[in-house]
Amino acid sequence: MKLQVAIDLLSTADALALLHKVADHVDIIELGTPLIKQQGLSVVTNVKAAYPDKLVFADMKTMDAGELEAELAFKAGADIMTVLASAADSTIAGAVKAGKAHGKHVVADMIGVADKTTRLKELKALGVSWVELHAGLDEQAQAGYSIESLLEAGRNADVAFSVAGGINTERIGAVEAAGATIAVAGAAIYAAKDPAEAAKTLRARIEKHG
Ligand SMILES: O=C(CO)[C@H](O)[C@H](O)COP(=O)(O)O
Repeated sequence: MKLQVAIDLLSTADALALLHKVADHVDIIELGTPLIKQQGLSVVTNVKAAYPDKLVFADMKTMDAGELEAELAFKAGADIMTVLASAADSTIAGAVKAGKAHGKHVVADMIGVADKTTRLKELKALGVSWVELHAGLDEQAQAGYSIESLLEAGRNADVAFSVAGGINTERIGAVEAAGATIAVAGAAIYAAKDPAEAAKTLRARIEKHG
């Protein structure tokens, strides 16, 4: 299983400072939606220039104009961009079309999708590279939040999937056991006292499980 760091900071300088500490321990660098909204797509270009050998993931959360927004992300240097799974099929198909044209990946973010089983089948047919089973920051803040419903959807999925939603050292083993190909960790790394140590520990948990 690969490790993806989600950077939900608000400046390119802070993102680069974090990456200086953690990049060696992660496979995929995600530039979060608030970061892209604050800095524009230049943050994608700057991070890709600094880390050309890493996969750079632009969390666009595109809801409309799929082909156009995917084009913008890929032209800025992204290797992977996200479209919302709840968008119209034509939006997702447009993003996938741009992904194919650029030889890059489009990921469908399942945030807020109630009927996960049905949508996962449809997304597979639409040709996304993988789906992200995701509980967003607001959902995580609700009392009684559990990652279990994401893992359950993953166990029953017939499509490659990543998981995002408060992954930390306690939860990452269960994410891997559910069959995820990528674990996405945001706050567990960027908000840690020692982000390098946090990323290293998450990586070690993955390697321990094989
Ligand atoms: O996309 C996001 C929020 O919409 C986050 O980047 C994602 O949830 C991962 O961060 P965390 O591990 O803190 O949940």
